[in-house]
Amino acid sequence: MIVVLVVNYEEFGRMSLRFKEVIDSESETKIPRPLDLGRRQTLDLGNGSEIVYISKFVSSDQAWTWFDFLNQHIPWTRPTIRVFGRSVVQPRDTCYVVNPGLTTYSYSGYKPHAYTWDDFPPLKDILNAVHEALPGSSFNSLLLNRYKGGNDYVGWHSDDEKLYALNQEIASVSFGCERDFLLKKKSNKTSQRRNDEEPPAKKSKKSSVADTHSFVLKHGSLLVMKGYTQRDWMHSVPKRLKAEATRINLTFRHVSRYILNMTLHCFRGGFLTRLWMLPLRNWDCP
Ligand SMILES: O=C(O)CCC(=O)C(=O)O
Ligand SMILES: [Fe+2]
Repeated sequence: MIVVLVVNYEEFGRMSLRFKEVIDSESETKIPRPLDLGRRQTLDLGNGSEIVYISKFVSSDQAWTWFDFLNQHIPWTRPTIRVFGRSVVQPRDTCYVVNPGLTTYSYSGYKPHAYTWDDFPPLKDILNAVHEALPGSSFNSLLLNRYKGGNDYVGWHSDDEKLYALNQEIASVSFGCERDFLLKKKSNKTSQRRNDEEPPAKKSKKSSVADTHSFVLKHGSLLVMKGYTQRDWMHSVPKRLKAEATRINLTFRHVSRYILNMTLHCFRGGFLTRLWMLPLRNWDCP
């Protein structure tokens, strides 16, 4: 039986948000551990963008087992990146995993080493659990982030690089210390580059309440950015000085087939190219 409730959802926000809470009581009994799809909240951002948040995606014990593995065995690096023409040390550790043969990911002048799923077998278990929780999804790459304390953060950005479809779904799994996850609607003039230079509060103008949302991402939770969230919204995990413990976050993504993306990269900018590529931009590959 599916029950739809509209609740005043204050836990996640500085402002009061209206959420639909969907409780699928059947899934609680039928789906085996580690999945717990009993509590799934959706936030409609409008214009085809949506956030889904599952606070207990995996049990706390399972989440700590994965946290310990990732903390110890991932070859974390803290690269130097280019932001607004300056070299800065990225304010968190990172690692990148992708299916062999797909377009290489790069951002802010940094091209991470591409590890494979076979390098870290427990990542396959997490990927399987995400696929089970999100029927129809087919993620083929993963960006890992480790925040070693409240000084580590990710600035305002959207994950709208050309190697992803415009309406790509991103699944974000969190382990360890709880941190705030903020969403802000893009203005027409908003820069779409990553901004790891400063905490968001210093750079951005005040947004209206309807144009900002905030979640507390719990240990073992899953947050999904759906539809046009990357095109129309930015997100960040700001500094929180009281958050002393380590947090690990995994964002599962879907890279579209490499030939299409290589072509897009080669001809980027040409009006005619954009025109004939238009129907292909949202082409989703298995
Ligand atoms: O740590 C998070 O929750 C978000 C990470 C993120 O947005 C990214 O790596 O693109
Ligand atoms: Fe992101």
